[in-house]
Amino acid sequence: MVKARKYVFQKQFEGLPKETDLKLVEEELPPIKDGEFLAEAVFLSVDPYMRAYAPQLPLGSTFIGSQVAKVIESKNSSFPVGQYIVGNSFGWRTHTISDGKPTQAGQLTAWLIPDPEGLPLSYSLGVLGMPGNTAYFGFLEICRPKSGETVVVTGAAGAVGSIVGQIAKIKGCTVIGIAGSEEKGKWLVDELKFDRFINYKDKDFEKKLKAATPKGVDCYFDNVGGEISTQIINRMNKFGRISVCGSISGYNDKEKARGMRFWWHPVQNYYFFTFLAGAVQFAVVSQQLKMEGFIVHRWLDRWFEGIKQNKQWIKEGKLKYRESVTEGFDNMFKAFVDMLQGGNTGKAIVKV
Ligand SMILES: NC(=O)C1=CN([C@@H]2O[C@H](COP(=O)(O)OP(=O)(O)OC[C@H]3O[C@@H](n4cnc5c(N)ncnc54)[C@H](OP(=O)(O)O)[C@@H]3O)[C@@H](O)[C@H]2O)C=CC1
Ligand SMILES: C/C=C/C(C)=O
Repeated sequence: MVKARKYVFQKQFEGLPKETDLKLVEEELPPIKDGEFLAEAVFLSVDPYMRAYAPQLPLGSTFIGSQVAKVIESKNSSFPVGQYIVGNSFGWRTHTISDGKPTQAGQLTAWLIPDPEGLPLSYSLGVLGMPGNTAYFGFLEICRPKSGETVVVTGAAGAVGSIVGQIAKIKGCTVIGIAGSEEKGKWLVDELKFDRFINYKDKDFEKKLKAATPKGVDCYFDNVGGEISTQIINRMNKFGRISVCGSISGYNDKEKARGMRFWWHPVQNYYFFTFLAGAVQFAVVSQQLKMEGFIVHRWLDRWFEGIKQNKQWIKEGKLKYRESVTEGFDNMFKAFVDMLQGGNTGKAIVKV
């Protein structure tokens, strides 16, 4: 008998998640049946979507998440013993029995990790997995960047943002990264070769944004939403494109923001006070912007194209990648909350 440990969702989050909202429990797993396999977690991912989607998660269920796992027993020839897999919907648990079939909604539950070619297996939860594909498809397909354009990315030192900025550099753009500490900014500029960095916590953010974008902004990859995004969208050039990826600045809010704020909008050296049009809408209309939200699974049919290209760029030295690794399954919650508060640079990972 194998004993699995798992985190059960006990109490709906209010504001920043509390440790008592989840409960770490042990369960005995039954023997596997024909068509099934048993996998043991090696690396687990902590991601912002876990906070964003928690309100839709039934209490009593295993907390959501992906992992890299090793197949340790198998009665399914597609998942042989010894293979490493991505357990896409396994959740926060040490051992999982699966049949590997897609969910009713068509989502893949598990897949074999393509040859990592010497790269760490944990990359399958980051640059060679969901966040890497979020950057690859969400930026290229929605922003459609052109060489010479100015790109702004928020959440720039995180799993998705750090890749978006580097892809924008590969495409010949000028890149301004926005993140929450000077140390992160140094990494973005010195190592990832972003052109400029602005700390969104800086009281002079608006002034610095203006100085950093003398030609305006053509593409904005939005990971954070809120006031910072409003300011960036109001710097955009005619026919600019906004890829709305996430809005982490609001995920822990107890009350969701509603309504519009007033904003001064610069148009050809004039300022209009946008009493009626609202903060973002006026910029979208007057600059004829395209703003599109997406969920990365839209590109499930091209999933391995993104992984292959990102791997290629890493091998060519064009894409640098970093992880913030927390040791121990017992520290899952700590790693999760730490990531929500900006403790990670690059991808936040837990090593069992
Ligand atoms: N649409 C889709 O399919 C997908 C969307 N996403 C979204 O992409 C975004 C980035 O995800 P991911 O790269 O995995 O996470 P990150 O690795 O970027 O980690 C989260 C980061 O968010 C930043 N942050 C926290 N609070 C705030 C705040 N109030 N304002 C601005 N930044 C904040 C922190 O960095 P800092 O120190 O800079 O504050 C923290 O490190 C999220 O919004 C996520 O929901 C992710 C995957 C798929
Ligand atoms: C698939 C991930 C979605 C968000 C909002 O993070």
